[in-house]
Amino acid sequence: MRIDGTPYRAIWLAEDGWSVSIIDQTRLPWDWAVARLTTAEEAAEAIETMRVRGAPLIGATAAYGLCLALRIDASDAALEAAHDRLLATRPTAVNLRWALEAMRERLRALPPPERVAASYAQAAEIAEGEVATCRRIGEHGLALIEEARRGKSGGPVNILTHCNAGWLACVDWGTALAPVYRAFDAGIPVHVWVDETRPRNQGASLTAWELGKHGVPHTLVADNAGGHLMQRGQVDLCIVGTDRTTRRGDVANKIGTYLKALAAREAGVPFYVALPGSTIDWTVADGLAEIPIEERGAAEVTHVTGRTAAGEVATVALAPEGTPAANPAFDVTPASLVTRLVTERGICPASEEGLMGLYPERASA
Ligand SMILES: CSC[C@@H](O)[C@@H](O)C(=O)COP(=O)(O)O
Repeated sequence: MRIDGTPYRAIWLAEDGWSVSIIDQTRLPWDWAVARLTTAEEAAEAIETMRVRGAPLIGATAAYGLCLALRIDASDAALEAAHDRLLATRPTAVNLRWALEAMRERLRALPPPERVAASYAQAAEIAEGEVATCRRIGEHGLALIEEARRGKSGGPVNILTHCNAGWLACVDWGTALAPVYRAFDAGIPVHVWVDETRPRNQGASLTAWELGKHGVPHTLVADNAGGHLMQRGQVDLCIVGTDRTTRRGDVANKIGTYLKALAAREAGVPFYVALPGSTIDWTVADGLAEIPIEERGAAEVTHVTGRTAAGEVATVALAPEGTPAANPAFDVTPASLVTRLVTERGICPASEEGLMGLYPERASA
């Protein structure tokens, strides 16, 4: 997508043809910084520290991380070690495993001297594949925004989103935000309610930033405001992303998503979840019982980072020193609360039948 008119992606191969460029998302929205990854360890650290984050983007970053490992040592042992290190970086988003397994399977079958070139080709394929997938999610999701518009007597279509499921999270386009960009670019009046998304504030820092850079009208709200807005008819639809979707249609997404789905059900607001096929974990059925939920550090809850009036980026404490804090980073929204899933292959009910209808090859697998 565009930043002040210039097209960008969230990850790309550097001009040297081998190192990997990322937008350092821990510096946004205060600083614009492109970081260069030169080793698998740097790629792993970038994922762990959330310089890159968002389900499709961490899959693509891990894929390039394997390429960086193989440049140094293309043996079976090095491939396994890099695979395991990258896989251990974040537990919830299944795209990480999906990308790493796809890479490992193809590379293991090749003699070591052929692995480096093949790995770069495959990582590029994964990144390009996610871009094409997200573009198609946008096309399908656009129909839902058009439908919401037809149901209104006037004014913009008001869309509530949680966390950042835009192009920064997905190489390009985004999952939840792809339909929004499509609609905006097609001249449909849209307005996005952006949940701030405590504790790391991906909504305030990243979604507000990327929507602003593209020119999409939006308003930042405290996480607690969503129910109130839905109750008063100020939200026409919710659309969020997911880090892991079970074959029955349960979705794990950023903490707080479940509460929005509950409020949407009570208020009669459609609650859509947008996802690429790479986010479906066909090996799990019950999201609550089977999806591992990442527990992050307490400091993300007890402290907050922002820019001071003097222009410095600073981290300050919110709670009394020593306050114990828990930080589950994701929650599970059961399929029963999801109005529809929006995928690259079309829109379906959040159910096993719905997903099998779009991915019939999984039914026979
Ligand atoms: C980009 S699609 C869905 C998700 O990856 C997104 O909504 C999300 O929860 C990201 O979490 P994050 O912890 O910022 O990686």
